[in-house]
Amino acid sequence: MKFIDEIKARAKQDVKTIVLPETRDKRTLIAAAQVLKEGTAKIVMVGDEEKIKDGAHWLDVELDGITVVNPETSPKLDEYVNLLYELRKKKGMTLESAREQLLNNYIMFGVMMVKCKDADGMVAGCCHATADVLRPSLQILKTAPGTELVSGFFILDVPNCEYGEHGTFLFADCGLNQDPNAEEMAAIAHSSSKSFRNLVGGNPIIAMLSHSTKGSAKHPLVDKVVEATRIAHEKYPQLVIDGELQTDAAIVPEVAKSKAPGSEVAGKANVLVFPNLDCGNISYKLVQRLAKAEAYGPMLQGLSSPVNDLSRGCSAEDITGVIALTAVQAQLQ
Ligand SMILES: CC(C)(COP(=O)(O)OP(=O)(O)OC[C@H]1O[C@@H](n2cnc3c(N)ncnc32)[C@H](O)[C@@H]1OP(=O)(O)O)[C@@H](O)C(=O)NCCC(=O)NCCS
Ligand SMILES: CC(=O)OP(=O)(O)O
Repeated sequence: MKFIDEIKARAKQDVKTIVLPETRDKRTLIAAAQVLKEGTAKIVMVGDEEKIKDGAHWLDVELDGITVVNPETSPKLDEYVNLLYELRKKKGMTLESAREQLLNNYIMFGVMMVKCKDADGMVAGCCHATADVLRPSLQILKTAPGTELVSGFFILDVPNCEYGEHGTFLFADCGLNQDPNAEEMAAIAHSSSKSFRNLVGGNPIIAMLSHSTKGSAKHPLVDKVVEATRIAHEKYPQLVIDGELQTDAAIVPEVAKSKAPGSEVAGKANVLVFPNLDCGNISYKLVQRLAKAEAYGPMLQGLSSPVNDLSRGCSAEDITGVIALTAVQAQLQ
């Protein structure tokens, strides 16, 4: 079975409620209708019911069974305003600015729904930049206990690919931490191993990627990856992890034999940890577009409740997949 079909089957076993705040985007409406048909989640949409109905009519999609919450008429508005104010008053939030944000920023409203357990998770980002989705999520939901930092990953399902977990890979960080230090890179590897086990299901085999394999190049950029690998071994001895490795040494067995003989990771990696966000974001888009891989994310790991972002270049089908993945993350909470 395809990776995403397995996730959808899991999502159906214990149906969770996912809030979608970007109801002015037609891909959100199409994805919501598809989720209703597939039964992978209950959907709450933030917005104006009449406009959503008009959109559904115009797109010829069926949205019966969806709950619509309009911040202007929501009986929960005052509760959310007070809680948002309490959570952020030390950062300068006033009651007036909390109300103004909750009425005008549907992403913030969706995050507060998750915070108050009126939804199990949120998916947004098809028409907002990542920073606009992540900032309220990080500010309100915060890092989960026992996790060092929140990071962003993609699951890539590459067709006709013998590498990774039958062509499925986890790439991190592709969405959040722009220039992680060695300690942060090690923490990203740790979170990625948990996400891989939880969502893909096989044993995570983690490569810490670089432009160098085992000392083939010398540079402070390489030193960071070597140090991150050392920290990961020390702090998380249970991980199957190695670095620094180039991508070919990490995933191609024949190349691994010559570049990194004796490595338990080289040639077998299914989790790829990138040295910075340029590498992670550029790489996932290349694999998605050139290898025609299915790309789900950027999903968040290490956040206290499931919120996941999307690329503005996503399709309705991608949103449907991320909703199912979010529902499975919610089951695991
Ligand atoms: C996410 C992002 C917006 C946060 O940066 P920022 O706006 O400068 O915000 P700050 O550093 O002030 O952080 C905001 C809050 O998030 C928290 N935070 C930031 N990064 C975090 C992380 N990795 N893990 C946990 N919390 C984090 C901060 O502690 C802060 O909390 P506080 O306000 O309660 O003190 C920024 O890292 C970013 O733009 N990342 C890249 C996003 C992107 O464009 N990706 C490419 C496309 S996918
Ligand atoms: C993940 C990502 O790159 O998001 P966007 O394409 O919206 O910038």
